[in-house]
Amino acid sequence: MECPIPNSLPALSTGPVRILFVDDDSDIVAAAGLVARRHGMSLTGAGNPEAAWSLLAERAFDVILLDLNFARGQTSGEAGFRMLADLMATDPRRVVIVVTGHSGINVAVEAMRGGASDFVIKPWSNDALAEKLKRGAALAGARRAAGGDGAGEPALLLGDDPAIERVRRMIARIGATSASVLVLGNAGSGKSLTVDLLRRQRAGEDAPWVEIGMHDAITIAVLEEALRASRGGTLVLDRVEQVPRSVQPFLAGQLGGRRVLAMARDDRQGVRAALDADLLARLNTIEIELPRLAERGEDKLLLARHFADRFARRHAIVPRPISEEAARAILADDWPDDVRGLCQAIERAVLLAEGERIEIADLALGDSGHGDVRPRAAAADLNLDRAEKQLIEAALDRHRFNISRAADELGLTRAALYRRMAKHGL
Ligand SMILES: Nc1ncnc2c1ncn2[C@@H]1O[C@H](COP(=O)(O)OP(=O)(O)OP(=O)(O)O)[C@@H](O)[C@H]1O
Repeated sequence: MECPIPNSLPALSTGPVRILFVDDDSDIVAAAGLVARRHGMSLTGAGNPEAAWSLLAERAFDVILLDLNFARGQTSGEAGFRMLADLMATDPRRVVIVVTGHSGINVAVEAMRGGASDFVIKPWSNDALAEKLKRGAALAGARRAAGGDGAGEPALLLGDDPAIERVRRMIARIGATSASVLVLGNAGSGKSLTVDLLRRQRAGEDAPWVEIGMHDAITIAVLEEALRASRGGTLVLDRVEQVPRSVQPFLAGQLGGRRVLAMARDDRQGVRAALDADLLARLNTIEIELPRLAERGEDKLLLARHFADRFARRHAIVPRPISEEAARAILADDWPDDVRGLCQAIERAVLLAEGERIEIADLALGDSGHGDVRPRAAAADLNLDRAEKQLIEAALDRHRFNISRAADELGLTRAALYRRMAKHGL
């Protein structure tokens, strides 16, 4: 299961130039694809913004060709401008070339003001299009070189829910600053992804980045080490609601001289109850609260479709649409394991579905399917290394590969669990 590993997405490679063309007209996309191929570039089409975001979350593209209208008869360009604004807000280094009809010169100028690098007017001359794509790719290379490698890695906080929209705008606004941020939300709701996106806004920076998971046995010595290592850079405190009261005054007094990004698996009220006012004041210059997936309405389906596409590609399986009945069930479920739970359910469904669509039965909703898994062999086998592997396997199984929960049960940080999983080849 790949859902719990937010950093596992591919980095930009140095292969052929990759272009994403967002346009609902498949003939136009095919025509542009021919031009691109003739010039040694690869072009992928997306029929609408939703499909485009799904691709962008999964793969890196050098240039985005963006038509401004996505439905027959639409001419206002409104949907395209919204997508352009979101593209630039989520990564200001993107290279976007807008595509407009022949009367669209004013529209093109407006798009350039909105961050587009260039425009193409339909019908285009193939040579002019190829030239613009090559120039766009060169610009993308230059922006990546200036911004560091991380800038090109895809990772997106997807969703149309107004609360998620606000989080994206907040990340765009504060990402490059040194403000401390407290990210609140249910387990699996996207806190680590949010922190990762904040990090990408400062890609290329050479300052230290130190992450540490809090738990009730954390000692001042461990904190001192993390503080020393993060001086002049960023300190990420995961599960900050678990910092013991006894060390809170020490921590509050030592956080200066670095940016602090803290995550709490709790809501505002819970965090206020768990932390001293002094520590809280040091952490929450900016507070970002991720809503539960259960409260995100249609986003459940948007994310489900995204994960279905992602895992079909990752496992080289023909993509299957989600049946209407399954879609209704996805919308009705309250997803206690949040986005991670949905991601895992869809990956399982993609792997197990046998029909033409992903059906409700493939989702195994409300069925953990694992029961009580005990590390039976561990007691009999006194070899420490093997016992460790068995315990980790049992914890991963019990928590359906939810890394955070497995790590909690094992008394490890997520990073420590990942390291041990790698050691045992899990
Ligand atoms: N809005 C979103 N769009 C796309 N993917 C998402 C979104 N939110 C979460 N995910 C994905 O869901 C998974 C869980 O998210 P993440 O690890 O950020 O949760 P978390 O809140 O940090 O959980 P925990 O409290 O357990 O650490 C990750 O694979 C992440 O990439």
